[in-house]
Amino acid sequence: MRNTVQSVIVAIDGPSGTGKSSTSKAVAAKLGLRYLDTGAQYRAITWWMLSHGVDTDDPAAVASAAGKPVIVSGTDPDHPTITVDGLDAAGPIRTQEVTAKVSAVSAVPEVRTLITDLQRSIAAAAADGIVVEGRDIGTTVLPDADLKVFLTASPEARAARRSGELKGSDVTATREALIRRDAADSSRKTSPLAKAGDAVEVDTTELSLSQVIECVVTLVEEKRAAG
Ligand SMILES: Nc1ncnc2c1ncn2[C@@H]1O[C@H](COP(=O)(O)OP(=O)(O)O)[C@@H](O)[C@H]1O
Ligand SMILES: Nc1ccn([C@H]2C[C@H](O)[C@@H](COP(=O)(O)OP(=O)(O)O)O2)c(=O)n1
Repeated sequence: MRNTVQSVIVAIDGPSGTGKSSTSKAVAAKLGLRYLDTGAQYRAITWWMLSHGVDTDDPAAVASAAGKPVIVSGTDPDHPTITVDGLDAAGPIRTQEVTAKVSAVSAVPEVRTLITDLQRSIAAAAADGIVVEGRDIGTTVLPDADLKVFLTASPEARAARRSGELKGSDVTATREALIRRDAADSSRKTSPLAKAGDAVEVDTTELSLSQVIECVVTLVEEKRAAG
C-alpha cells in the first residue's frame, strides 16, 4: 500500500461567478497543492496593454506587444500573487476598465500561446500538484489533468454573487455584462470557454461555497484512491 501523497493536477473551468477562484484556492489549501488563477494572467496582460497605450481593440497591435510584459504568478493558495514587470498587479487587474477589455485581449492567438506556455511551465514545476482554474484548462492547457471539473450556475446566481463583491453595483447591469463576457469567451476561435468531454460538471446554483469545496475535495480524493 502506497503511503506517499501522489502529485495531482486539477483543472477547474467555467464561466464567471461560478465559484472557480474561491473553490480552487480552498481545495488547494486543504490538499496541500499549489494554485493558479489563469484569469489573473489574462487580466495582467490586459492591464499592461492599457497602461502602455496599446489599442486593445486592434488584434495586430496586441499580438505584436504580447511578448513584452513579464508576468509572474505566485502559487501559494493562502497568498496568491501576480506581478507584471515586477509591479504588484493584484489591485489594478480587478478594475472595470480591465474587465471590459480582457475578453478582446485574451482572444488574440499570440496572447493565448504565450500565456498557455507560461501556465504549462508553472504546472510542470508544481511537484506536489496544483489546482489550475480558468476557461480552457481541461480542453487546451492541461488536457491530461488527473481531474477536470466544470462549474456552472444560473446567470442570476452568478450576477448576485458578483454584485455582492462590487459594492453598490446594479445586479441587472452586472448580469448583462457577465453574459456578454461569457458569450465573447465562448465564441472566440482559439481555445474558447468549453467543458472538456471528460470533465465532471457541478451546478453550484443551489450549493453553498463549502458544499462545492467538499464536492471537489471528494472528487480529488476519489481520483487519488483510484490512481
Ligand atoms: N456556491 C456559492 N454560493 C454563494 N456564493 C459563492 C459560491 N461560490 C462562490 N461564491 C461567491 O461568489 C463570488 C464569485 O466567486 P469566484 O470564486 O470569484 O468565481 P469565479 O472565479 O468563477 O469568477 C465570490 O464572492 C464568492 O465568495
Ligand atoms: N483560462 C482562461 C482564463 C481567463 N480567460 C479570460 C476570459 C475571462 O473573461 C477573463 C478574466 O478571467 P477571470 O477568471 O479573472 O474572470 P472572472 O473572475 O470570472 O471575472 O480572462 C481566458 O480566456 N482563459
